[in-house]
Amino acid sequence: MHQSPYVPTGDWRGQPLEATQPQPPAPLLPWLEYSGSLTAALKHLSDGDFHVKVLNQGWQLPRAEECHVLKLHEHSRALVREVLLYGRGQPWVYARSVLPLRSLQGKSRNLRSLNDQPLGELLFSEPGIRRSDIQFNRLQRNPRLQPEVLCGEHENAWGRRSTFWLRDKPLLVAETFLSAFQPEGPPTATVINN
Ligand SMILES: C=C(O[C@@H]1C=C(C(=O)O)C=C[C@H]1O)C(=O)O
Repeated sequence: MHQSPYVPTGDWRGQPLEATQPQPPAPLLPWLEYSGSLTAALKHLSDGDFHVKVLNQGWQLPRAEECHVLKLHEHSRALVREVLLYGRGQPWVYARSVLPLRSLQGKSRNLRSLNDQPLGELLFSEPGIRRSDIQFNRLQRNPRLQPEVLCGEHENAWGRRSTFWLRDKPLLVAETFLSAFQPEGPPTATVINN
């Protein structure tokens, strides 16, 4: 059974992030609050040396809290996608996306077979895409994981999540910034080439 590398430590909280204690590292603040495509920003930061590693993708029961946010019945199945986003050969972001079956119909069926194409490339190419306010959390390394997995990673990491609305259907996307991600400046987007 796949084990998520990071799990939330508390409730997801909205802005202002500046009001939370403890504060995230200052360089991470603009990245946590960034409303554009993280894929585009990471591609820019890495000068294109960017790739997605799919850790796990399959139909499963989301966590109860995820069902609540997505307004899913507790026994609803969704396509759960967990990836690492690599920049310059380093794991910069762990992302967990929960894609309800009802959100993957019709023109959105292509989201079922993303493989190593970044989810953001599809979402941000959709003219009608909408994004909810961003929420924040501290995530901890999954205590059930073997120590050698994600070795060298901090015990705790900062994450964000939001709901994307594609054709009026919800997709929940959470991103956790890993210890190898040490940005020197704020996110700057690159136009995504499809
Ligand atoms: C939503 C985006 O897509 C990114 C790519 C993901 C994937 O390929 O699974 C997941 C989360 C994001 O970091 C984005 O680029 O902002």
